[in-house]
Amino acid sequence: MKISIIGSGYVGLTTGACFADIGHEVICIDNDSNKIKSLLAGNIPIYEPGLEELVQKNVKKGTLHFTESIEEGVEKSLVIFIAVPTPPLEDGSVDMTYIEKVARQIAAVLKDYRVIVDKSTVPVKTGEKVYQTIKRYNSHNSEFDVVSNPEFLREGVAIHDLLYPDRVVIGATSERAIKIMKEVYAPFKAPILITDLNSAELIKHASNSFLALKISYINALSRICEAAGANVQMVAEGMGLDHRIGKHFLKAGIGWGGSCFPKDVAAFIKISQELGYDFKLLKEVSQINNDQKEIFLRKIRNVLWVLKDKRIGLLGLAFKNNTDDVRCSVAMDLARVFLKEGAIVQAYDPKAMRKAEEVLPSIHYCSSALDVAEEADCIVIATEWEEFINLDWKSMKSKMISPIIFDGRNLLDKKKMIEMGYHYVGVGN
Ligand SMILES: NC(=O)c1ccc[n+]([C@@H]2O[C@H](COP(=O)([O-])OP(=O)(O)OC[C@H]3O[C@@H](n4cnc5c(N)ncnc54)[C@H](O)[C@@H]3O)[C@@H](O)[C@H]2O)c1
Ligand SMILES: O=c1ccn([C@@H]2O[C@H](COP(=O)(O)OP(=O)(O)O[C@H]3O[C@H](CO)[C@@H](O)[C@H](O)[C@H]3O)[C@@H](O)[C@H]2O)c(=O)[nH]1
Repeated sequence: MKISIIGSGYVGLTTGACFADIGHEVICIDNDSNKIKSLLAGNIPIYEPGLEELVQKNVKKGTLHFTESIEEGVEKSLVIFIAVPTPPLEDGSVDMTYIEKVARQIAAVLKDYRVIVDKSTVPVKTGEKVYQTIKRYNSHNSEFDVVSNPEFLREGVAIHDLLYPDRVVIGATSERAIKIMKEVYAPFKAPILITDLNSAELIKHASNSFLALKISYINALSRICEAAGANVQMVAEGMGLDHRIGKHFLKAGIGWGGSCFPKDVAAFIKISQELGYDFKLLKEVSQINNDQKEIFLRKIRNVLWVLKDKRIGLLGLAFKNNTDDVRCSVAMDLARVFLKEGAIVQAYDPKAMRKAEEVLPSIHYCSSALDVAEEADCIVIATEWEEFINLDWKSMKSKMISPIIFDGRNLLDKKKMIEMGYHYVGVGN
């Protein structure tokens, strides 16, 4: 199948590489000429495990192409995916200007039947608006269908999630478009759920909000565990063994961040409000998340007292492990607070330092995790990188002024750290 993807960011590029790998002919399009130049030169602008190899392999095979031209993409492919940003506006609602612009751009060059597939995360009823927009600006009066096909990949494990999805959701009413979409996804052998457009769009916001809710639930429980002298990790394990609950997304910590949950939960609250429902439950989910970070900061201030002139060793900057993405990273938020209060922040992240430096140049970026401990008044673990577990914590301790650890991800074994002589503060344990 010939497929074009408009937007070659996280979703567009990873999806394009996977589609190409399973045998489709793919054109990835972006209006950022530097991004396209860099991709054409073989440089991948994001860190995602396995992506570089997959892109190189399929470019070499001749099934993955890059261009700036939407016209070329629309002309050459039957299926046109939209994977452009849907960032939040100040009031939490979604900035739809990227999607609307792409709809007009497609309309302007549409000459033959095409399936236009929205993969970006969008408010319910967007597909209807995309359809109306393309119809209005399509001077050739060509036939087309609009489909919603939300994406559920997680950064850090995107290739796996794309190649082995739990489900593929296709929101469409046209039999012609459904048949084509089934062909696109046939090689994946994943369960395909066909719905109407609106339901497919809702599935995405409902899923992300539910996952965020699950994390906020365990984070709220972490506070009860602390008050009761219980251990949230054990409580989560005990809950997760029940298949109806499941063990995933029950890791207590400093709260959820990233380019999706914060904006999607805020958007879903707004979308519900516009549809006449006050989604108080989700407002609380969001509030718990904000509080979680504040409570963690309070623990740090309780021990260190004044942060001014303290040297804080920060382990992790990415919003989660196995990515270089720092968008809405709680780790970055913590760094901002430390800097604002006059602390010296010396940080290390295995992959995210280049991107972090673009936004927070006043951090001292260390070349190794060990360097973070140098003369430090404390260490803060803010991202769940596995390599932090196996650091030489004895050597780390010998470099620190005072051996205090604030483990915002419950990565380390509290008992072992205390035995080693650390003052250990985790979350809910
Ligand atoms: N990042 C994720 O993990 C993830 C997962 C599932 C869904 N989503 C959703 O997918 C969408 C894209 O997210 P992302 O993280 O890939 O964003 P991104 O910012 O990484 O990539 C978007 C790309 O679109 C390009 N673009 C913008 N306007 C364009 C235009 N008119 N023509 C061509 N290219 C254009 C940008 O230059 C950018 O490269 C969002 O709606 C997001 O919510 C993201
Ligand atoms: O038990 C957990 C699991 C995650 N997190 C945090 O939650 C955030 C999001 O993590 P994750 O969901 O793994 O990463 P994303 O790449 O943001 O993926 C989410 O957002 C994507 C964009 O919409 C969706 O496609 C995915 O299905 C959805 O999981 C991160 O800050 C994690 O540290 C926790 O605190 N505890």
